Amino acid sequence: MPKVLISDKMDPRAAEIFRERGVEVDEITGKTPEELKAIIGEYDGLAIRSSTKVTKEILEHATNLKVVGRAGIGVDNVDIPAASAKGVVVMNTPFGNSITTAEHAIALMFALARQLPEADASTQAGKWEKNRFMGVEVTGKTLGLIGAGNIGSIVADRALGLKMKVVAFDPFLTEERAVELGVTKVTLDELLARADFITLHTPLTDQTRNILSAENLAKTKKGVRIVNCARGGLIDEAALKEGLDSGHIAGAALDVFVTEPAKESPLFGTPNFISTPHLGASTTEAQVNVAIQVAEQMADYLVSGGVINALNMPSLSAEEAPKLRPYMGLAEKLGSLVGQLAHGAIDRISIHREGAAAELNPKPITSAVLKGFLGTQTATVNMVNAPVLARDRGVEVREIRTEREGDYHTLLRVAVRTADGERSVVGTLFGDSAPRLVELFGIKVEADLVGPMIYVVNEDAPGFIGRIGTLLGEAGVNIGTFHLGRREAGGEAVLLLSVDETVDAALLAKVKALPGVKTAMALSF
Ligand SMILES: NC(=O)c1ccc[n+]([C@@H]2O[C@H](COP(=O)([O-])OP(=O)(O)OC[C@H]3O[C@@H](n4cnc5c(N)ncnc54)[C@H](O)[C@@H]3O)[C@@H](O)[C@H]2O)c1
Ligand SMILES: O=C(O)[C@H](O)COP(=O)(O)O
Repeated sequence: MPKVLISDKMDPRAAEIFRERGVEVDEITGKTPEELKAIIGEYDGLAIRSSTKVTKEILEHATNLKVVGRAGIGVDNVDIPAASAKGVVVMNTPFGNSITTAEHAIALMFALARQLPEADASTQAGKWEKNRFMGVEVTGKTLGLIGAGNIGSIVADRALGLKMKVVAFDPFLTEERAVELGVTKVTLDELLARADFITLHTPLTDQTRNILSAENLAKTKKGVRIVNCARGGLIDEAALKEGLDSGHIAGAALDVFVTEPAKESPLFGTPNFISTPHLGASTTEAQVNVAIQVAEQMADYLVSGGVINALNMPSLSAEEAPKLRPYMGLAEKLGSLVGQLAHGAIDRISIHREGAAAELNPKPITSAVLKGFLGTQTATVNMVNAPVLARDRGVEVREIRTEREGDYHTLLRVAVRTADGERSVVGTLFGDSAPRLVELFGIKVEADLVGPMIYVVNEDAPGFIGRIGTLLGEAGVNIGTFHLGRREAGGEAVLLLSVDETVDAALLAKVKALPGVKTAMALSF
């Protein structure tokens, strides 16, 4: 039974779903990295929010880990390249807390507009300072949206409902989408110059880090109010403090900080500064949503191989998984075969799906081919890192589909381009489940690709089968299956033999020395 650790505070529905789906679950929150390292080896899955840092070091101790599930959106607390290198799938729940976070941004915008926290503190201190707190209306004001993805779009919708004008800066926002959202797409400089309120909704990347730098804050309209419910690091906190102190910035509300937990900050105590402790996603509704989603996704993966919302692997629904699994087995074998047989540098690999296979989700099949292919070159390849490794090695990957059926109702053809030209291997599924090779470098040959095998190319001439059978028999090597194919009578022939044990170099040399043999190689699957 797979076992999952929930290491951050999560709604109890997560643990219930894991148990309902046949996954054992421990909930141990608040562990230090050292304590987590000591126990992580026991688990197949790790369910987290933003507190647990899944570092390379933690992953090195995670000997059984298959999946990290983030109940939420941001995965900057997970070392995804290190997880990919270890074959650990990283998934998040991209929509479960979007509405809640958008609402928090709007709440902070109103809190700034009417100085709610300071007015509350003053009133509860018995001061009744009615004349001190003069607010501004949001109606008719311009909201500058930096990042118009899931959360940004919801914020825009709510702001339009409040009769604000919305301008958006997002390099990936199309004009059509902007029109659909009812926002005006602008450059960052235009946004800075026009916005009365600015709200940030981007991930933290090299491009967005310090997007509100000292220089950009200086370009904002005097009296601007700024909200950040996305990620610490998007705003230069020191420059923000200066802007508040000088009065250029009329107010700022941060839910997220460069360093979290933010137990101290030069911003604390600054007039017109509001902070919340990373509460963007903290509503009952959002936490139930993300807990249910993460547990369902992780259980699907651990129990039936379904992959949804993975950041380092193609998606594969739990319904698709049983249908695709035999194809992935076939794909991996064909990738491995071509990797073992093709000589020299390979700069392109084409994966053709023909007949019934053309209808399938191509990404898992491609990953499986690449896993098989690269597995002949490195031991560290897996379904997760195979496409990245292929790209790093300069291998172009092509996916081609042909609906038309040929001799077989379903086929996968894997072709590689080498200095000697293109060479391909072809396989099908017998009875929709049993992988079978049906063509090798243009020669029809039907074979199961299993265990240790010997591949021989020879001149088609009488007596050869007897000679190789005798040679292997005398060496005590038992032949499991025997598959023959040839281009034409008397031409080049291919022999694929499965044997009960791996053939050593000395015996292979004897096979190569048999009359008519052009090539002999040991293969393994
Ligand atoms: N405070 C919280 O508790 C909380 C809760 C949920 C999400 N978040 C954070 O909110 C952020 C947004 O989440 P989302 O679900 O909307 O993500 P999303 O991926 O749907 O949207 C992000 C948007 O940012 C845009 N973007 C990327 N680079 C940009 C750049 N250089 N300049 C401008 N725009 C750029 C993208 O095109 C995209 O439209 C994430 O950082 C997420 O981690 C915080
Ligand atoms: O990216 C997110 O989903 C938010 O930052 C929420 O983080 P949390 O789950 O720790 O509240």
